[in-house]
Amino acid sequence: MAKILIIDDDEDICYSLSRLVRHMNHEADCATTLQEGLEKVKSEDIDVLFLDIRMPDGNGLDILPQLQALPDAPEVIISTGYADADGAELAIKSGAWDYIEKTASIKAIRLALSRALQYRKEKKAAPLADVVMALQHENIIGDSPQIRSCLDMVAQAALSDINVLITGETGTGKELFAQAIHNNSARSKNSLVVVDCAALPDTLVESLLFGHLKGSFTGADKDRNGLIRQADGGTLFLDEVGELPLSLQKAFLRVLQEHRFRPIGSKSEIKSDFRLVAATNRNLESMVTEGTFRKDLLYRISAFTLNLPALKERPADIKALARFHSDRLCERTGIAPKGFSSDFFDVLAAYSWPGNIRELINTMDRTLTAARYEPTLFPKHLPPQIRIQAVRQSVAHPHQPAEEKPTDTNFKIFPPLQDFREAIYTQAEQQYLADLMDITDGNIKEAIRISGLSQSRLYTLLKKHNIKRHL
Ligand SMILES: Nc1ncnc2c1ncn2[C@@H]1O[C@H](COP(=O)(O)OP(=O)(O)OP(=O)(O)O)[C@@H](O)[C@H]1O
Repeated sequence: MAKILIIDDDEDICYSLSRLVRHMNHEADCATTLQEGLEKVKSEDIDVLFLDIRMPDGNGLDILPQLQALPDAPEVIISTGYADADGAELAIKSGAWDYIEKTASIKAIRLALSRALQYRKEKKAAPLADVVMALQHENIIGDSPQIRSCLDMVAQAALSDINVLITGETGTGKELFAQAIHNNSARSKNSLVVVDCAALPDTLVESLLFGHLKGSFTGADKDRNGLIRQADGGTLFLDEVGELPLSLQKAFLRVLQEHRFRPIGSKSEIKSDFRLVAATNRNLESMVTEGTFRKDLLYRISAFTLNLPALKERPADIKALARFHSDRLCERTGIAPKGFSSDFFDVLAAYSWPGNIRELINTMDRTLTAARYEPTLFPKHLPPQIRIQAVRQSVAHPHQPAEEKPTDTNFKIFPPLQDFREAIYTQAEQQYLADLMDITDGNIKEAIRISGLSQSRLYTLLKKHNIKRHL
């Protein structure tokens, strides 16, 4: 018998889901706030959680990282009355098992629950936890729930021979994770062949991938094995797979299906037993819609997809990453490891890191150059644009134009009190009006009654803040 917790502020929903759960011979419990639900998950052995999104004390999706961080995290089924595609995507990316609407049929809810329970049972029986423990990932730094769940997936991928697609913004570690999948797989004794599809010269791309025989074209002065052949017995890593020329995608799809291909100039086919890992920072589905990436190839390469989070989505890892790369850079340049002032990490955490970990490494490099002879790193050693973003956040000055040129000294951008007060006031007013329209569902009469504003004043303010009546 499994234990199911329903976190929902609607008592009717709690009642009917509990009935359904008991009908399936499982134990059901309910919590009507996120806080109460979290306490129950921490103190009881919950197998599956039905989690509502709009709760009186917050958004259900926001507690997913906390749930994921628990030692024996339950499987989470998001149940919502306000389904939307972006919310569903976010829920799945944050580790939820499934996403269903409250209006779903009983059959659909039963099915989602049965599947989640079956998965949990198999997960407990499988040695995945041991594999994760034994995983060689000494270069992958981070202990956030997001990275732990990515390492779980690396372990799953390493145990099988399935094609893997790694997605994520630039600099999030796609190549590093591809390497980890290879190193932990049964193919680790053979090569990991890296192909940067963005750097393949148009004229040589086929020859580089498939190889050629001597004399098959001008300049082919000897037989040459292509990269696909070199990956025989190992892993072929296609980086930036979205850049693979459309003209070549069909031929590559065939190679993926058959694991056989014909080098240029050859009459016969040769075999290559490789495992494919591909990576991209582009949206391949949109490319399929635009006609620049083949749908059948996307299906083939994305049998198992690993989404790497952007660094700003896992701020808990910034400190460890900065320390790790700082120590590494110091070792490389032969200087003693640096200490850190406590506010150094606060400034790093306030920055948005559009270039992700690669940008963090470059930043540490620049910082170490600035502090070469000093034993401790302080925020003043950081590049100006990073300190400036932190200062902007701390003064909560939302109307400063984003593209304003960074200056070198923090006090230059510290606003006068009058400006600061006005900015906070405007922000509060805007938030109030947006919430007012939200709770009254755009009903002006009701909004006037609650706010105490006159009709014309309310309209003026809505216009000023560009708030629509129906949100
Ligand atoms: N979790 C991590 N721990 C430590 N270092 C990391 C981590 N993730 C990435 N890095 C480092 O960040 C740098 C960029 O990583 P990588 O090249 O794997 O990113 P990428 O996603 O493949 O980038 P791109 O899309 O631009 O090719 C590398 O030096 C890598 O070692």
